[in-house]
Amino acid sequence: MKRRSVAGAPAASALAEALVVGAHGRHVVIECADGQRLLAHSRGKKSACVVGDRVRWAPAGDEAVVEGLLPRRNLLMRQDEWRTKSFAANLDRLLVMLAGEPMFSESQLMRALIAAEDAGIEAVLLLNKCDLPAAALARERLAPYRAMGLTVLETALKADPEAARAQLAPVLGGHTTLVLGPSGTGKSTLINLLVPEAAAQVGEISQALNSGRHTTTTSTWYWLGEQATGQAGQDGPAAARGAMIDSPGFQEFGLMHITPERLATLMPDFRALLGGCRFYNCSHRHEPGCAIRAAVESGAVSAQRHRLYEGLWAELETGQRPG
Ligand SMILES: Nc1nc2c(ncn2[C@@H]2O[C@H](COP(=O)(O)OP(=O)(O)OP(=O)(O)O)[C@@H](O)[C@H]2O)c(=O)[nH]1
Ligand SMILES: [Zn+2]
Repeated sequence: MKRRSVAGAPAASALAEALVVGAHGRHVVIECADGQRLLAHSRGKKSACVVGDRVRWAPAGDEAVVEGLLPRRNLLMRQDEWRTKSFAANLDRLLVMLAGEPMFSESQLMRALIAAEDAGIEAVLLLNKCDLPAAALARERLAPYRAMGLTVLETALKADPEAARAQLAPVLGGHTTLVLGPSGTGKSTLINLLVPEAAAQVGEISQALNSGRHTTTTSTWYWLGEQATGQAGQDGPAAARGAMIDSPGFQEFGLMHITPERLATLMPDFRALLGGCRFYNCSHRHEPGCAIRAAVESGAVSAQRHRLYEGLWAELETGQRPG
């Protein structure tokens, strides 16, 4: 397969650091400190790099070879029966986009939040399409999430883009945010609003990866705001600018990497009650003297979340049993 550099050959020099802005199998697009983008390949058998990774690289003809992966702060992943997929690494935040139309799935939301909690990444919810009547029901369904301390932002990206921009720019600026959400919720609208030349940014990456597609098939890095000019703040251009990573995969969010016994520790409303059950190894499903089930009875914990928890438990338990 022919590989080529995106913006000219790298100068031969000592191993430099770069940021992974696109990845497809063993092919990655890296962005060097000066903004130059190169197609690189990793040496390992497995594709170890994901978007958001920082790597050390060496020139290899007019391409680059990834020689090493710098330690990750975190990694958000999902895992089904067959495979593990990584969304991105080194995230400051997960932004889950939801809407009333199409009505979001609470199961998908819960899975994303559990995975983020497991990876140690703060999650923020964004309810979009608030100009539509269905937003009222969506807002209601999000009450337990607000009650457990999550920030729920509200926008009408299409109907009132300027208000949305004013609200979101301070939240996203200076941070690396992974954006996840079901199709039709407004992810593209969000990216087009906040990312200058979004089409060009993604086009450059997919062209380099030779995918020839402009639809998102893997995670893609988008710089926010203006191109860094070198006089960025003392934390460096990335910190001054912030970035969004767009990832597919919200729809099939497997949690097979999490044991059922850990689920409750990754759900803030359940976690707050742990220790109150009669049995130290309570599964919070059928045991007498369960503090979480008592809270469901009294209405302090959402019955729907408890139902979804039971379903997830069964899924993770079965998934771990071969055959
Ligand atoms: N009423 C209303 N419609 C919106 C809003 N934001 C986006 N839309 C519309 O919703 C539809 C889906 O928006 P997209 O931005 O394409 O959604 P997406 O999440 O990227 O969807 P996929 O491309 O399928 O992944 C489009 O027709 C948008 O114009 C909003 O705030 N209010
Ligand atoms: Zn219990």
